[in-house]
Amino acid sequence: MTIGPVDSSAVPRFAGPATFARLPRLDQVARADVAVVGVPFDSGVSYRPGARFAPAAVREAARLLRPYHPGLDVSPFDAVQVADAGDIACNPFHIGEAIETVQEQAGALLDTGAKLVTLGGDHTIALPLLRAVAQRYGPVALLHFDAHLDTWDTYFGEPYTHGTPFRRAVEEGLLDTSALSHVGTRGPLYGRADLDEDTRLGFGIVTAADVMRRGVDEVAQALRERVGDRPLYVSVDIDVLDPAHAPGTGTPEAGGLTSRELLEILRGLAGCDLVSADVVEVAPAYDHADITSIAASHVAYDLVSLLALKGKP
Ligand SMILES: N=C(N)NCCCC(=O)O
Ligand SMILES: [Zn+2]
Ligand SMILES: [Zn+2]
Repeated sequence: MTIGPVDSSAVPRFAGPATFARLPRLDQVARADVAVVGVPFDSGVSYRPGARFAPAAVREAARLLRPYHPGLDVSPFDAVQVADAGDIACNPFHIGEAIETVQEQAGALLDTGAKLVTLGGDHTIALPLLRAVAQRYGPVALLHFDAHLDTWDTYFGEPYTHGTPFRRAVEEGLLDTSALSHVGTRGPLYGRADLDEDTRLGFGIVTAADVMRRGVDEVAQALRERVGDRPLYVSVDIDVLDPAHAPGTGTPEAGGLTSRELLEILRGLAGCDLVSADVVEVAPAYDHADITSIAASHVAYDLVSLLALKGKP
């Protein structure tokens, strides 16, 4: 028996405090199979700040989510216990300490047996999340949805930023380098070497234009084949979406995916051994009419649903 969301036909969905999808808090349930956790941290950004306000904005946007997912034929909150684990409070003035805090607290949640869907925060937080995941599952396959590579070496000489988490993750042996792919890559780079170094780290690339030319079904099939039966981590930088679909983000690039394309590719990952995921880089101050927070809330719902599918009776 799971404890589900507040019943929106009894208590209107705009009433009461916001948890993700109106789910119970983690302290209201004995344990959770899937924990949605916020990381309000944005001290690693290279351009517009503000992702620290994303967990609250995405929870607000998530009030309208409903309990049955027709695309995946699953009622995620019935299939498994899903709960909102609140926010990981980390030091906004010390990136190194914040990274340690995220690793420790995400690790503590994983140790309860929960899978995580983390609401960022900027992309810096993917590194400590991957550390925590790899400690428990070994090196994982990674599907990284993003306009950017995020495999740069340093910014201003600093190794821990939102543009560098996946290079650090490869260096630290957290990733299975036979099963890595960026999806939605586009936009100007610093130089050709960015791509060469990224290839050397082991990444494949499905560009935003590839998604348009090949279509979502073929792309999802190729990703499923690349991942195989390895434990999989999915990291979604909301700037993978075109700025028309996600204006509220820190480093927007033209020519991105539609939210429909992203959601369909994610649904195409059903059957993969997803072990945890994140949705990062929502910057609510640059949003309009909650477009970006709504997209992020649906992405998170799909990720929760993919995790719940495995526990479906
Ligand atoms: N949005 C993320 N995660 N990274 C973008 C870094 C691109 C740059 O500042 O050049
Ligand atoms: Zn990005
Ligand atoms: Zn990113």
